Amino acid sequence: MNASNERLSAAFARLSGRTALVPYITSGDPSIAATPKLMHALVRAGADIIELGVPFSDPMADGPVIQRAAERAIARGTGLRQVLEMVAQFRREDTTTPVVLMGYANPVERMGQQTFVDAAREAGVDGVLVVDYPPEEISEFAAMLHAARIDPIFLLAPTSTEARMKAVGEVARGYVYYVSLKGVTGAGHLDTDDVARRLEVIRRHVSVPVGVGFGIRDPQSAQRLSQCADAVVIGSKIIEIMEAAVKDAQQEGASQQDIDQRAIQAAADWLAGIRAVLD
Ligand SMILES: O=P(O)(O)OC[C@@H](O)[C@@H](O)c1c[nH]c2ccccc12
Repeated sequence: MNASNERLSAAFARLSGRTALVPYITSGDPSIAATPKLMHALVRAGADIIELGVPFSDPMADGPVIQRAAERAIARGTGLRQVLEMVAQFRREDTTTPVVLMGYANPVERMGQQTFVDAAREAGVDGVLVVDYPPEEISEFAAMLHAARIDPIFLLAPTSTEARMKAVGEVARGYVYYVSLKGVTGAGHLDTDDVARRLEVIRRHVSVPVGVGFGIRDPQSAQRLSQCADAVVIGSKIIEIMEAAVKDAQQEGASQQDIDQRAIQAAADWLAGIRAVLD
């Protein structure tokens, strides 16, 4: 078995049992220039790992909020190459916080798997989650990632069978991501007792830490999940907060730089409130 990614394993070791806080943002939103600054601001606000979304035109697992973010980012010219450049830029000032790229197979296939893996390693990527690569079919891609010391991250869902958990448990490194709801990102109705029961089953098959995401929108639910999850992932709510800040700033006629700054500040302030209840 190959070693795990050094930054991801160090991040979980540093937490020593506390729950990791993992914000998801879409690269290129609110702007390409803002993304590395936003990543740093989220780290200062208490993020332990950054999940960085690669915008894609047909994101079938995403709800309206993340779809809108992806559309805005694509309109600004954000593709996989630009995303890797953002990671490289982030790495110039932060060599410890893990960055997990989160996206769909199509952009990776267009670049070519090996070219992508090499470029991701070079940029300083630590984990890769390709939503529509099933673990049963990607042993070759997982092997390429292992060789580059990038952790392949996989999703499990309420519908996952124990056979699927076992298959994921065999190839996953870094952590496994349990999506707590059926449906798309940004949905509501999080049932924490149900999540706790499912994590018990998952842990029988998976030895790496288990993170939970989908539907976390406030400190209370983050705190309740932190009782059973090793990491909590929050996406849509952060993007909504930035959308509101952008709208206010635009109405006041602010410059693009000020708009970005206000969005970054709003996201970081909100995330700090989540961090406070996890410790
Ligand atoms: O947006 P939510 O409900 O806070 O959930 C996190 C989620 O958005 C993020 O991890 C994510 C973005 N795109 C995805 C696609 C599949 C699974 C997960 C994701």
